[in-house]
Amino acid sequence: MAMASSCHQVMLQAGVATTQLALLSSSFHSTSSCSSSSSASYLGSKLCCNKASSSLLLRNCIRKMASIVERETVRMALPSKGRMAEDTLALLQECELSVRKLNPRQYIADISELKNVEVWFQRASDVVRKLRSGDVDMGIVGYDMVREYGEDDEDLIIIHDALGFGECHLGIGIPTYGIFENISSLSQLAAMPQWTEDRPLRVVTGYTYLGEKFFQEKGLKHVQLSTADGALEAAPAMGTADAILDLVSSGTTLRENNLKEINGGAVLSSQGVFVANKRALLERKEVLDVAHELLERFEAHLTAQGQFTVVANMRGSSAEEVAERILEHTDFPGLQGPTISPVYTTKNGNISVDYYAIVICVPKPKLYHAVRQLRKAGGSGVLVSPLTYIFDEETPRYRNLLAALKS
Ligand SMILES: Nc1ncnc2c1ncn2[C@@H]1O[C@H](COP(=O)(O)OP(=O)(O)OP(=O)(O)O)[C@@H](O)[C@H]1O
Ligand SMILES: O=P(O)(O)OC[C@H]1O[C@H](OP(=O)(O)OP(=O)(O)O)[C@H](O)[C@@H]1O
Ligand SMILES: [Mg+2]
Repeated sequence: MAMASSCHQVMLQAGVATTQLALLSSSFHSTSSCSSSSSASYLGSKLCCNKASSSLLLRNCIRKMASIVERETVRMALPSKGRMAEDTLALLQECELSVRKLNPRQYIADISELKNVEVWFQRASDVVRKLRSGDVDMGIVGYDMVREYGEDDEDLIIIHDALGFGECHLGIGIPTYGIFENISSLSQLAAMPQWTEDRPLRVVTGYTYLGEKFFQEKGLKHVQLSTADGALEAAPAMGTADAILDLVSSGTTLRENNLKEINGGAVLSSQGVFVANKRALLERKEVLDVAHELLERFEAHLTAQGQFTVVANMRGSSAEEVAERILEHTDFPGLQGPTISPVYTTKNGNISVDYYAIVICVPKPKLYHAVRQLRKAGGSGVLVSPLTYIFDEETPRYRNLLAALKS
């Protein structure tokens, strides 16, 4: 604590900017000249430290200080490449937020609808690292990345956990042939006599943090993890690993490389999530305000995406009588209840009301079922159109966020 507050003071006095902090952090590793002062201090452009203070403590200190550096803009990090990049931009676009990048090689952009927001494009792993350090306030990234590079950091807070793209899971894959031919579960894999201290089960993965935790929790003793950046599915056939721990979506890559999943071998389900730095949300109102607006836009779009607006004319004697039929004989009452309005027709020069138009929302997979129920309940002429947004009074996710910030 003492370390953190003295760091804080020194950093503020020196007016160190976030990027400088990052430089400081790296220069700390290379500097050999250390003073005997009792706390880390910033003198001129040199970082000096007590020999006793561990580099880890100082790095943590610098990391935590980053968010305290005054910054007027709200920073959002988005994946710069890979399959998440396009989907993330598409989601923002669908929420009427277009990210303006002057050219494809630029890593900063803006969103004209959100004046105080800076968008920074980063590799997925760096999105998480920079969220942890406080260099960015919020971001969109796969949940797998949050868990792997977030290392259970309490400063990371997930605001929306299901953005509806990048759906996959992290799971173990083993060969379909040889000694694994009859192995179909994690317990069978663990019980194989082949794995010893001298000859452990060799698993190649890009997820060493999650992998280690998983095998430890499952009580597998003789496991050795190694890493590679991609095309992990080749490793068992090459003989460089016995198994892999990687993302699976359609299962095609596993299949095409003669690998299979096993029962109990799924480590984590993942999809795109909206995540933020908890301290930034707590300490800077503008960060919470932007997070709230983005959450509302995401929720409104994602909720609406799964639904159709259905308008139907119903024969009836009064709005109440039509309402009763809808509520009793269909499974689709609308958001709070059906919206019902009279349809005015002219008969022999007189205006009369024999029909009522109802408006309801129907989940997409249930559309035909709804049409049949409406017809049965006296509906004629059913119009179906896509729903663009559903803005609820207050999203439960925002209530959850506020509760999490208090805890
Ligand atoms: N097969 C997949 N199906 C669906 N989502 C996936 C799949 N593979 C990865 N993802 C998601 O997309 C994210 C980015 O993966 P991708 O392979 O595109 O980039 P990356 O591997 O992080 O980047 P790089 O190739 O630079 O290392 C992953 O963290 C995961 O959330
Ligand atoms: O189950 P599937 O639908 O086949 O998807 C799974 C594959 O997708 C990812 O690789 P990616 O395409 O990102 O290539 P990479 O190895 O270069 O990361 C992942 O690492 C798997 O290899
Ligand atoms: Mg990849």
